[in-house]
Amino acid sequence: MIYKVQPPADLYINTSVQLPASKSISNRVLILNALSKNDIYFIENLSDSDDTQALQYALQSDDVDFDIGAAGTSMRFLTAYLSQRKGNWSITGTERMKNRPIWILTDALCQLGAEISFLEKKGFPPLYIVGKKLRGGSISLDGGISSQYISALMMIAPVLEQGLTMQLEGIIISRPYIGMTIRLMEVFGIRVEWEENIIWIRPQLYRMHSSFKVESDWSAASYWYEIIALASKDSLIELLGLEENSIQGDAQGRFLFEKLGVQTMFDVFTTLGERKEISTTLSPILPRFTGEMLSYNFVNEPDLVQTFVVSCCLLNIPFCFKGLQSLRIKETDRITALQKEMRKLGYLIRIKDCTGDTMEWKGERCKQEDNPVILTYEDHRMAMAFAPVCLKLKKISIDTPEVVSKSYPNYWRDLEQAGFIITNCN
Ligand SMILES: O=C(O)C1=C[C@@H](OP(=O)(O)O)[C@@H](O)[C@H](O)C1
Ligand SMILES: C=C(OP(=O)(O)O)C(=O)O
Repeated sequence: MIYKVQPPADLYINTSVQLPASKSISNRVLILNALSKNDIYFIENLSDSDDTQALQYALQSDDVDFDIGAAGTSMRFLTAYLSQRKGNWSITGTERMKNRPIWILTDALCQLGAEISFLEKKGFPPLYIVGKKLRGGSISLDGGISSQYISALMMIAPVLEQGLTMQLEGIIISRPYIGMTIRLMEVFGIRVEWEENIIWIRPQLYRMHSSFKVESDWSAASYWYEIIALASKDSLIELLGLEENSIQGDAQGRFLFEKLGVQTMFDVFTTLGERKEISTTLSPILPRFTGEMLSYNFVNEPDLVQTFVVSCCLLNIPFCFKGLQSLRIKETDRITALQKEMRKLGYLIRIKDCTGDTMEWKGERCKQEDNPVILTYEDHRMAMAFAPVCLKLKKISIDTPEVVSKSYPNYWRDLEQAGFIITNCN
């Protein structure tokens, strides 16, 4: 399927969006809830994303063989969870999932007493797991490949016989996601200690919690920030359910968006029944970034890179973005995908040779394709970051638009409600 996306008349947007719930928070709460052996737990506003649904199904079903689809976080969290749960289990996923490394996690789990084997390629899913009570103990782990391994281990740590002491080697990427895991474990009554590169978790009992409300997703919000940055200057977007003091690292994106001419205002109001609603209003501000080159290190917010690369090019803001080392092993190799698709739009982005984890755009242009069709490479964030391009190019075609269901199933519906015209070209 291909969607042709066209902007609203006059590029003017005035809309209110009920954002999807955070899939990172939802996935953690599902695992923490399962570890609390809590059947009647009520999770309000659980994410309706494919990734969360796949995890929820796996945790609730009587099956022993699971297909987790394209959900990286769910794959890693479930691997750790099933390792300590009695039974014989297998987990597989999409072809891409079979090429996303997991050996750092499985090696660590095996050192803690787990029994895991690779059913196809060594170091990658699918996995076969003989689940049992795990010993726990002390391990060291590379902190520079994916924080998801660290979060997965942390969540099972309290139920290990000896608890867990984890020494993180090298640079620690995606740190706010480790912080999010700690904050949510605290909600479930667990104390975690983290000093410099060492994390300690004693054996402890997860405490049942009667209810929990999931915040809206700050990564999903970034596409609406991009829309305000590219739309006409009197536009206004209200986003519902975002926390100002969020446990999501991607909430930091709003400060960088100020440089791209977007201001954020928070308001809390109460609706019928005294339910608290949080409203975040985005509006354009001047001046934008006026320096020579916008520099930023995305090591803590890897999921925002596509949004900012596309926004900066279309706003003609040269940039140097660092800290992109994890992007090559996400839903697709996001560095290559961005470079290829931006080239179709006439933007030449350079990858710094020595490390391959820095993207730079110095304003270099090439000929734009006449009717560019943006490929999404099974990556929801490619589709969502490129759709707003139509605000500058009058229209854009997005291949396989249904990928958005990985984190934001209602993205196209919400764009239509905001006045975008979406035509299915098949
Ligand atoms: O723990 C999480 O919920 C996530 C951690 C990040 O992955 P890495 O730690 O692999 O960068 C992020 O990209 C992903 O979307 C969600
Ligand atoms: C990287 C992502 O997800 P995951 O690693 O959980 O597949 C993402 O949502 O951008």
